[in-house]
Amino acid sequence: MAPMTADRSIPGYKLLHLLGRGHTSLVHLAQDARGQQVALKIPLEETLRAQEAAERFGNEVRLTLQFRHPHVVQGYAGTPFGPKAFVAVRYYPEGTLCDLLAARAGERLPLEEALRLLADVASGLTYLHRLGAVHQDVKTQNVYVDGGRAALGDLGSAYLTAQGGQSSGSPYYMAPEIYRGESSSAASDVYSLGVLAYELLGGQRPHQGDTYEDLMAAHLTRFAPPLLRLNPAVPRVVARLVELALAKRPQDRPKADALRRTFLAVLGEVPEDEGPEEDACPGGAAPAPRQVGRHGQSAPAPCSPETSPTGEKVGSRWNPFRRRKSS
Ligand SMILES: Nc1ncnc2c1ncn2[C@@H]1O[C@H](COP(=O)(O)OP(=O)(O)OP(=O)(O)O)[C@@H](O)[C@H]1O
Repeated sequence: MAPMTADRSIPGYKLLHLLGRGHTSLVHLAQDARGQQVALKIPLEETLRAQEAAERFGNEVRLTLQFRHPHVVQGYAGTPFGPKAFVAVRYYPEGTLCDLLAARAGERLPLEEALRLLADVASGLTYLHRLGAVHQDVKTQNVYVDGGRAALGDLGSAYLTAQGGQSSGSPYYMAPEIYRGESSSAASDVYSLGVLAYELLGGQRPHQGDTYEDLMAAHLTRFAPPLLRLNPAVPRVVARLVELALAKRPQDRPKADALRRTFLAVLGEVPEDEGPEEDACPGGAAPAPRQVGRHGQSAPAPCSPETSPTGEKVGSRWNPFRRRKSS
């Protein structure tokens, strides 16, 4: 007799093979009705059963379909809630920036390649901030790469500031104010971008630690070694801005757009204006959501192995409020 498990197929999609498994979902390479390959993210059954996790998935689907930018992973179609919940997004055969770094086995990326990837991530983040969104989980595992270009993905923790959201982050990348249990903001995303930039340019993260507590102490009280000491080839203006992005106080950090402009300038490009908020958001309203519902028109990386004494993976997402409640 067939086992009594729910049918998790998604009408209109042919599942090809498993790309990856996150904490909350399975990601398959799939073919849509037009024969296009997509990454199809399907929540785990336990995700659908837990209200908070199901809401988080629904939030990810809605925001993924709402945003459209060359450096934010594009959503094609999705269903936010229910047994057939899914989101279909652009498939990245090269995987994540975390995979790319792992494949280079500890070698730093060539400077120009690193700056290009960083300019792309900063550009995607600038777009989100202009729309009033906070990403909350900028890290190598959530940046997808393709031919030397990058796009920011995984909007599971993202929220629109006008609607409010719960602060969270990943311990290696999390801003001091999040560790203190304060609200996240565009400035806390900039801090995470600063960690990512430091990691790519310097070859190591600004703060090390095997436990959540070690990392918290480091992010709250210590200053990273000067980036130029790790890599003297980094242009001074970049090193200075990345260090400013790691400022302990949110108000001392530059905007994501300042980082974008600086990365592009040192690549020898005249940075185009990404435009004021109204341009990013035609008519002053949020961009029209793409089809939510049945299929529309048209896969934990190995970089975070450490575990805290509580058994929590320090590389995984962290919600300081939930932690305080349970401890
Ligand atoms: N667009 C994509 N293209 C290629 N591979 C992908 C894509 N999206 C996800 N994957 C693969 O699937 C894995 C799991 O995806 P993801 O991290 O988004 O799942 P998740 O359930 O949201 O994880 P978590 O809840 O831990 O953030 C990724 O690490 C990656 O290997």
